[in-house]
Amino acid sequence: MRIVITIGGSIIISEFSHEMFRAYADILNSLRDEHDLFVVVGGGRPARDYIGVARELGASEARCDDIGIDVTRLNARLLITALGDSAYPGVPENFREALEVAATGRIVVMGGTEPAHSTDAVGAILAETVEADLMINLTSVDGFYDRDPAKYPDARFYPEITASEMLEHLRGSDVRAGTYEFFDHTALHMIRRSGIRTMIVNGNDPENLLRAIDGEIGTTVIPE
Ligand SMILES: Nc1ncnc2c1ncn2[C@@H]1O[C@H](COP(=O)(O)OP(=O)(O)OP(=O)(O)O)[C@@H](O)[C@H]1O
Ligand SMILES: O=c1ccn([C@@H]2O[C@H](COP(=O)(O)O)[C@@H](O)[C@H]2O)c(=O)[nH]1
Repeated sequence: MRIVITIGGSIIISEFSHEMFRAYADILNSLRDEHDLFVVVGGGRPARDYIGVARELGASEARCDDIGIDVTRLNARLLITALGDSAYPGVPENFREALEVAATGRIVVMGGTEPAHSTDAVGAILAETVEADLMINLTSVDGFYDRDPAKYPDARFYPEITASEMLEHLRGSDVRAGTYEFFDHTALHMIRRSGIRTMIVNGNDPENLLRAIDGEIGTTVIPE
C-alpha cells in the first residue's frame, strides 16, 4: 500500500529527546519493504514556543505560520536522521518535490509547506498528490471526540465519523498560527473531495501504527 503518515509534534517531540524518533524510525523501517511510505512531521510544543515569541514581536500570522513551518522541517530532519539510509536525505518543501523524490524508493519525510494550515492538511494534500491508499494521523489522543477529552472527561469517542460531521463539530475552532485545532478544516475538505481513507490514532504507542494498518483502532474518518 501507499501510505501517508502524519506524526503530531505532540507525539514525536513531546519530550525534547531522541527516543520517539528512534521508536518511529524502527517501526517505519519495518514497514518499508511492504509499503510506500510518506511521512509528515508536526511542530509540537517547540513550534508553539517559537510562534509565541514571533507573535510577541509583532509578526503577522503568516510570518508566524512560516516560523512554525521551519520547526516542522527541523523535526522532519531529526526523523530522517533516525531513519538513516532508508529515508530520502532532504526535506521536500512542496508536493511536486515530494512526488519526485518518491521515485528514489526511499521513505519521504517532510514538514510544512505554506502558511494558513497545519501539517494535517499537508498530509491530506500529499495523500491526494501521491494517490495514497491510506492516511494515518498519529496524535496524542485515541481519536476524535465530540469535545476536547483533555477538558471534558465525559467527551464521547467516535470509532467512525464522516468528514462532514467532523467539519460541523470543529466549526468555529481557532485558525491562528500554532492553533489549527485538533484536525484542520483544509485537511477535512481534501479527505472529502478525494475520498482519502483516513484513520486518527493514538501515536503515543508507536506500535499503534501497525494496528492502524490492520484497521483495528482509533477513529476512521469516512470521506463523505
Ligand atoms: N474533538 C477533539 N477530539 C480529540 N482531541 C481533541 C479534540 N479537540 C481538541 N483535542 C485536543 O487536541 C490535542 C491533539 O491535537 P494537537 O494539535 O495538540 O496535536 P497533534 O496534531 O498531534 O500535533 P501537533 O502538536 O504537531 O499539532 C489533544 O491533546 C486533545 O486534547
Ligand atoms: O504547512 C504548514 C504546516 C505548518 N504550519 C504552521 O506550523 C505550525 C505547526 O504545525 P502543526 O501541524 O500544527 O504541528 C502550524 O500550527 C502552523 O502555524 C503552516 O503554516 N503550514
